[in-house]
Amino acid sequence: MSKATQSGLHLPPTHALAADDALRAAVHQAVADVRARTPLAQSFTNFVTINLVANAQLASGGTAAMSYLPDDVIDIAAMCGATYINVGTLLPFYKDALGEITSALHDAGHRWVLDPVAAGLGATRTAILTAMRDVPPTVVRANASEVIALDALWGLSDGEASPKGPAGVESTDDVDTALMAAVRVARHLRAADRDGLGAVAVSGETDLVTDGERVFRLPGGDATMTKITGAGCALGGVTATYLCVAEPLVAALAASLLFNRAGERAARESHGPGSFQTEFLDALWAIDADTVSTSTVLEVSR
Ligand SMILES: Nc1ncnc2c1ncn2[C@@H]1O[C@H](COP(=O)(O)OP(=O)(O)OP(=O)(O)O)[C@@H](O)[C@H]1O
Ligand SMILES: Cc1ncsc1CCO
Ligand SMILES: [Mg+2]
Repeated sequence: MSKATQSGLHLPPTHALAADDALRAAVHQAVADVRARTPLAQSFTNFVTINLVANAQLASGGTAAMSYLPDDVIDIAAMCGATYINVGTLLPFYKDALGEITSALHDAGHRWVLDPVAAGLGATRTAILTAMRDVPPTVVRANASEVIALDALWGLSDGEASPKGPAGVESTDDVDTALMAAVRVARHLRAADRDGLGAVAVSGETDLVTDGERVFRLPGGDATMTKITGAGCALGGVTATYLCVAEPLVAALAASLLFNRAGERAARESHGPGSFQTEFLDALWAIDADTVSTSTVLEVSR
């Protein structure tokens, strides 16, 4: 991948993922396994979208448990398949709580998804996210600006940050400009993982998912997903749900593909953001494993 890709000058050449690629079968299996096994993925997440995260996990076939207490989160981690951590609404005591939780999850080899909401904004969030460099998650799920900021915070990028900087919780960058940052972050996650596994999912108009070696572009979804709060947070929560039953790359692909197909269906059925959110939950419930696993997936050619 050329340096030019990082600055967004060229879109990388891609080819369609083959119908018989083993990843498609693994995505199908993950969607089916979640529906068959109803896995619990717990969350430490922001209090704007906490309800949508739990409902999206339930509609996708999993179950939810939310907590802000380190003791709780560490105890529940021992009895659930994966944890979702989202730094959207930080309170001062979260700095200690999140340090305690992420160290314990790392020591236990517990799989977790980080949503680094508004990465790059404020000293407390910067301190919290910087400290996660040495006890990193299994999957990072974020928008493009957040991935670019995390790459810089973790010192993986020669210090380049988003040219536009963070704009609260919204992205100011195109997904493709985060390609090299996503690859570097994924490699960092894998280097720290006891099984050598990890993945990064960058959301936007066309999502990007990578394990640091293979890079996939996932077109689709609907722009109305940006007109409800928490589509990205819910995507992170559902990624944790899939992480209970599947490898990180498969979990990230399955969740992002399910969300794209559900967003399209909800857009057809709804009349604005209010009904879109309702239809979106119904669509997460209705979309089947065949529809998810046969989705268009474009692999960046090496
Ligand atoms: N312009 C778009 N067209 C189609 N789908 C989109 C578009 N923008 C975002 N999405 C989809 O919406 C979902 C959320 O992605 P987004 O990038 O908005 O997350 P986010 O910024 O973290 O959101 P939030 O912080 O509000 O939860 C993803 O499934 C993504 O594919
Ligand atoms: C709006 C908002 N503010 C903090 S977290 C959040 C939800 C979207 O990330
Ligand atoms: Mg977000």
